[in-house]
Amino acid sequence: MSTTSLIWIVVVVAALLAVAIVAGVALSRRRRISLTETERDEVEKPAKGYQAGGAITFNAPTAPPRSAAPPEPVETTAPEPAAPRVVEPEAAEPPVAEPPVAEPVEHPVAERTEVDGQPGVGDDASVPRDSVKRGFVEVDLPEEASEIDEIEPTAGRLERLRGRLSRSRSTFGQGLLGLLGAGDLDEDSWTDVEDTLLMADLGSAITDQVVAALREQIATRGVRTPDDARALLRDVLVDALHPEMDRVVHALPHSAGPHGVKPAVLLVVGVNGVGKTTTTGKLARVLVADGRTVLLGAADTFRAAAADQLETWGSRVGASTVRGAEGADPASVAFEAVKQGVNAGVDTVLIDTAGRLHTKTGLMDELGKVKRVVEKQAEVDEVLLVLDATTGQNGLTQARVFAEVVDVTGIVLTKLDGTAKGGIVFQVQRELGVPVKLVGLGEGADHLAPFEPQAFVDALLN
Ligand SMILES: Nc1nc2c(ncn2[C@@H]2O[C@H](COP(=O)(O)OP(=O)(O)OP(=O)(O)O)[C@@H](O)[C@H]2O)c(=O)[nH]1
Repeated sequence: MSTTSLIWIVVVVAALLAVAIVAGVALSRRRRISLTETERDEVEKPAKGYQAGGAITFNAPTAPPRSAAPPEPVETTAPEPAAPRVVEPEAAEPPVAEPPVAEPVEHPVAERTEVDGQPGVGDDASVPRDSVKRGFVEVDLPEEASEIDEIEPTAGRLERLRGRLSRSRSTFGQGLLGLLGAGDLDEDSWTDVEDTLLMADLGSAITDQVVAALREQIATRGVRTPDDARALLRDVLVDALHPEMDRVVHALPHSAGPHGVKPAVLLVVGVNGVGKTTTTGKLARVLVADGRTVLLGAADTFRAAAADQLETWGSRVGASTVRGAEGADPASVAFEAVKQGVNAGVDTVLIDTAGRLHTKTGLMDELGKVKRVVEKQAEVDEVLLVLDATTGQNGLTQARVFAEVVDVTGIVLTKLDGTAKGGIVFQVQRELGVPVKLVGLGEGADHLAPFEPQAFVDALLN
């Protein structure tokens, strides 16, 4: 090749190179023109390091592409421990197109999807960007916030709660049926009948009365079959429970007079722990279930928790509660409750009182005052004495004291589900001459039943 040809080749190659360089520079300039001011700023801004937020997953080295199927549970798809720049606070400014980073949501610790070894910054820091997003976290709401309860119908409750008397049934009813159903009774058998009645807390007077009635009727009616024995025993026991007594709970409002309709007022009395507050709450439920409006008065001011307890019962059935400060005068709380009940036109005001009094004089003073003060505004229609059936003779002693202090109009016998001594029902009526109107058969909200002698005896014998 000649020298001239060589020179031409060099010149052409040099010219081509020059054209290529000029074209490359022009092209790169044109690309930059499409950038916005902000984008430019972004590009030109020096890297500031890691910032918590969506950008972290976007930049994660092992994050699957957006179109990929949702990852398996976090344990298996979590990214490798974060790259060093991830932990630099400002290295990864979120791209302009990304939505603003929301405040991290507070989730219960147990709900966190964190993986060991992952950075604990922000709630989503350890979760791959394409993980299925968590929805609302289910939490248990406090009881107060629950909706108003559905209340079991009151009719036929004693029959439905029959099983709750099972302990009384096995020792009392079944024992007696076994003895009487055996046919002709000798004196030893009659002694066993007596013992069974005494052990069931019928007391000696009622035991004597029942045994005498059984002896007499066996002689006149004759008992040949277990069914005869059952029928006889049923008649005698029902009779001993005085089915003629008035067991209506006087809880309906007084008819309109010159001052309009006045609510019925019920005082619930008894020593502490017998179940006064629980009974007041259960009674409110029964009334509300029967379509009545109820207002509760928390006059047990000795124990703040008692007022809280009553308020909870009230809120569960939609009844308001009037309460005072701890240690406030119970009479003033009772007065206020009745006043508000009258003003609001409710059907019934139920007042839970305190039984925490050491002397009879103190008890007399307090209950007397509560009653007097309430009577300035409305008649007291019922004084329900609550007695704990499991306390046996002790309950009877309490009953006597209360009966001296206030005119008890009805007895509520609680915790009959927890005793084999259902016979206390017989004794307490005899002692006070007032009927058992209601029985408590458990801690459940609907475990309060009207007392019906026939149904009670049937529950004991069947
Ligand atoms: N098994 C059973 N437990 C009951 C019954 N009635 C009430 N109780 C329980 O007896 C305990 C005492 O009940 P409360 O209603 O707090 O008694 P109280 O008389 O108001 O007591 P103080 O407020 O301390 O005066 C609670 O644990 C009740 O759940 C019942 O019929 N059966």
